[in-house]
Amino acid sequence: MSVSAPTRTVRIASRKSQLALVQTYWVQGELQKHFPDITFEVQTMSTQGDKILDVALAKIGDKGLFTKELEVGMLNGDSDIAVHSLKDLPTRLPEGLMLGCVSEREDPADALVVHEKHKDKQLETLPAGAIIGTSSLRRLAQLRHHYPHLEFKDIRGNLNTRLQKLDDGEYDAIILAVAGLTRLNMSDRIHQVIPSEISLHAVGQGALGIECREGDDDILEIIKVLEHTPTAQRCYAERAFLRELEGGCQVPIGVNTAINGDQLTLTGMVASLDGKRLIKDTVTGNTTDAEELGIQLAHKLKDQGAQEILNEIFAEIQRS
Ligand SMILES: NCc1[nH]cc(CCC(=O)O)c1CC(=O)O
Repeated sequence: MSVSAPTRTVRIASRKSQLALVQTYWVQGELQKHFPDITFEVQTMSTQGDKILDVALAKIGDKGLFTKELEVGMLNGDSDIAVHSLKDLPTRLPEGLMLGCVSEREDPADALVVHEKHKDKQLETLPAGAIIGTSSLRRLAQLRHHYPHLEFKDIRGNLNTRLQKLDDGEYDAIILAVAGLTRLNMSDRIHQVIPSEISLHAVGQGALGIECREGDDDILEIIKVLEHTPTAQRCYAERAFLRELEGGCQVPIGVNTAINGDQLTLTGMVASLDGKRLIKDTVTGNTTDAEELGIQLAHKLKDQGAQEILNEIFAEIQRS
């Protein structure tokens, strides 16, 4: 007589947006392939960031706007893991939770998506006064720095909503992450991949982060099968840089990372909102010292005036 082991269930929490679901179902599918005897169950929920759509993101701050509800679920024991776009996951996590896995990154660059009437244009050749939709201060500050002839207007909503607003003529062009468009099979909308010399991407952009409870060792062992070491090393360096600057995802801080053999190169920048001041520098070191490199770069930028820029921005956001 065969006795079948009781089936184990791992509950995966996810936001309900189309992008979040595509990412979560990918994680579910991959884990299922590795562990056919475990049941992986997806639980969806709305986060504060999904509900507040009429306020500029910069004003509500970043204290886990897209992650809090998922984290409460794990702490309550309602779910076991949560799948996030890593760039939406704050660099300091609530007590009792940890970043358990970083999976392979898509292209972390930003993309220009244009209205049909500008299909022969690039950022450089868009007419003066063209309205660019973005809710990211990082994209705004860097593009203002390089293209002072452009105007910027906040845009919110999920990817489809944003593309619809563009097509309806509310904007001449919008900036989106290459990764999001690619994952939703909409890479045909990418008109120009913005080079890193023009716009450094957000910390963690293009990677998925799987969060779990600290000390949940069997869960950690399960999710670690999806870890991609080079992506994890790059993202740990990027996150340490952001953490050391005390910046959330809603400040004009951008990065770029590359790995060559055992060397990791991290470039980072802090810019003022008007784009007039932009401080940028690079550090290189061993991949095994990823977090120290992030901290080192943060101090390098602070020595060049980054803290003053950030303080001004925090004050400005508070006032507006
Ligand atoms: N803040 C929203 C968000 N979070 C993750 C992505 C895209 C996918 C990614 O960067 O991993 C986006 C949309 C965007 O920036 O265009």
